[in-house]
Amino acid sequence: MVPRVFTIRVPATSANIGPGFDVVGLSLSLHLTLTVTVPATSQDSPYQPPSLTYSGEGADEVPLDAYKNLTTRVALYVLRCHQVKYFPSGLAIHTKNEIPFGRGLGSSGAAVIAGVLLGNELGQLNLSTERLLDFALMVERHPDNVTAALVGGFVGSYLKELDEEASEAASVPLSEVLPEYPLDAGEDWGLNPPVPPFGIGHFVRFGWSQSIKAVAIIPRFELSTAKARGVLPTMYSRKDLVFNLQRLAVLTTALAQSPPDPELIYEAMKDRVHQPYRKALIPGLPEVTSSITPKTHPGLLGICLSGAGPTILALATDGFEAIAEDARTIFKEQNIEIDWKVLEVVGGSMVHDVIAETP
Ligand SMILES: Nc1ncnc2c1ncn2[C@@H]1O[C@H](COP(=O)(O)OP(=O)(O)OP(=O)(O)O)[C@@H](O)[C@H]1O
Ligand SMILES: N[C@@H](CCO)C(=O)O
Repeated sequence: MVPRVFTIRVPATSANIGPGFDVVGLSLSLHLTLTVTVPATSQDSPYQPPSLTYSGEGADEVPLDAYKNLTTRVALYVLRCHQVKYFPSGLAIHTKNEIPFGRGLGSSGAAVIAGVLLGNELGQLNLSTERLLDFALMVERHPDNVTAALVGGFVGSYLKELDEEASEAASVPLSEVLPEYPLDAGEDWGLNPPVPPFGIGHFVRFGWSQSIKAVAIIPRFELSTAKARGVLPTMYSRKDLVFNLQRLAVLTTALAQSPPDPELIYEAMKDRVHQPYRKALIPGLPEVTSSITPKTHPGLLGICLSGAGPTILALATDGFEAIAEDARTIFKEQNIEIDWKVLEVVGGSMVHDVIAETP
């Protein structure tokens, strides 16, 4: 086999943007980057298991066993759905991560997309964007983060209603979709995982005004998406649903207009479906979103919870420091420290071959 070195680069994402719970996502300029080395091997040499190294965000907690790590487990799932049972011998992956874990900036979505792209490259599967998304959606069941991480930009997506057989395939527990152990553990399901139905997710990319930047105000504590989803109700009033639908319809076009209209966008980024229920998990959230406004902070367009939180996302054309420092003061009253970054909206995931320089 010919040796190959390639990189996979996946952006962070902010989901929901206020009213678009589980619907819209935005790709942002923090990245998860894998450098993958597939060595040349001869058929006679003994099988060498994968080796993983990792630096950056999450380095103290991420598993470096390829059968436990989220990215490599997803890659193995994709490979096994295509009858490729093993990672290639001697596979080496270095991950460099800028996306903080459990903060509402799509770290798990990025890890899943990196895994799907890794499986696609290692198996030389040549899957379409739509098919890559099907695999990602078998693992992360809401489409907002993974779609934006894959295709980039400001993206809206929905999950297709599946027929009975396909819904059954798409509702298999994650532990079964993602094999955790190598082949010799004797687990049959690990060899024949459920193949995703075709066309689970569909998306469209909205316009984005280039003057708009994203200020990510990142509290120094983790909140798992599972916990932040656990506090949400299962039923909503018609009034609250209409409130969100009206705002989302306006927001998807308002963020593409030049110049952007702060009054229109500030109101259009309000939400009644998830933020009110998550405030108990994020002390200071209602104060930050209600007291930082376009009137008090010129340049601000709108402010919301990023994904499942605890990060706050402020969209703005100017005045970034004042927005972030005033949010810091409010969080400090709750004994919460923050970091903040001004981020750009970026393109989607990329795979690049690294061509060795000739001496
Ligand atoms: N690069 C990575 N490699 C392996 N596992 C990861 C990686 N990034 C994230 N994870 C896993 O995902 C978990 C965080 O996922 P979670 O869905 O709770 O938050 P998030 O994706 O950062 O936020 P949100 O979904 O709200 O944007 C981490 O604790 C870790 O287990
Ligand atoms: N839409 C999801 C995004 C987090 O992954 C949520 O808010 O729970």
